[in-house]
Amino acid sequence: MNAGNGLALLELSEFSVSYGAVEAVHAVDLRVGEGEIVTVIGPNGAGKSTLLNASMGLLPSRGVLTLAGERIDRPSVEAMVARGVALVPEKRELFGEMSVEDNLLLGGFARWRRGLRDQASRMEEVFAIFPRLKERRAQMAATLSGGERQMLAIGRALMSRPRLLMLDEPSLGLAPLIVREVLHVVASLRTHGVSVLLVEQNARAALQVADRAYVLEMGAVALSGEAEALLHDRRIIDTYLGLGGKAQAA
Ligand SMILES: Nc1ncnc2c1ncn2[C@@H]1O[C@H](COP(=O)(O)OP(=O)(O)OP(=O)(O)O)[C@@H](O)[C@H]1O
Repeated sequence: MNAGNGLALLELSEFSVSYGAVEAVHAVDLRVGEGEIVTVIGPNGAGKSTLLNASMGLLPSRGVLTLAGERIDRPSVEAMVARGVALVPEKRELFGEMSVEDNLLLGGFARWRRGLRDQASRMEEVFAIFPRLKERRAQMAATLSGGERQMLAIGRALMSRPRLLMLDEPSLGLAPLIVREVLHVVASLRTHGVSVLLVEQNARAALQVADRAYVLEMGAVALSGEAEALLHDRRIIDTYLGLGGKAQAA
């Protein structure tokens, strides 16, 4: 397990996000180390998506965001993409009437504009990570299964060769076996030099693949630590992992 003691890739300090007068994320301190899989779990409305979207520069934030030691003032999507960060949003946002291959090519477009014209070889690397996508390369995205669509959404984000991948609820709407398959691949991304910040309501599945975890409740970090330790923490078991666990029903 990677304890994340190495170089911090992403570091949030006193990071807060508001919608008008309502503060949805409150003074969060969080770090993702090089090669780490870090998950943020918590109940509905805890602020997980808000935290992720603001970290990607999609929402204005307060506090300090540092990427590989560089402080980013007023994080913007352009600044984050340029520094190798990619986000897979909760809604996946694929182009249903386009093939798997064309969806992937669109994911590499930003790199292509920067003159990095190695799309074909990158696509082969993505196919090596998700062989199922290679089999279906000519199929329309709309006709893929839920799990395959999630793989395509992740594959598309990987086309830009990110060093940090942010994922918003990749398990949403997927059967348990498929969730395990998708998250297993997510965990393997560290061997491809990709660190992961994973937002999940499926606490058990997320804790099983992550190195470390943060529990977000009402916009603030209620608990954090090694994922393995949290899996055995009485508070986590009672609230998130028990049969009647609040977040487990989702
Ligand atoms: N565009 C918005 N305008 C105003 N309030 C918002 C907006 N988006 C989210 N919120 C509020 O911010 C809080 C955090 O929402 P967020 O979606 O980040 O939570 P979450 O932990 O991701 O929940 P879920 O797991 O249900 O997606 C909630 O109270 C939500 O109602």
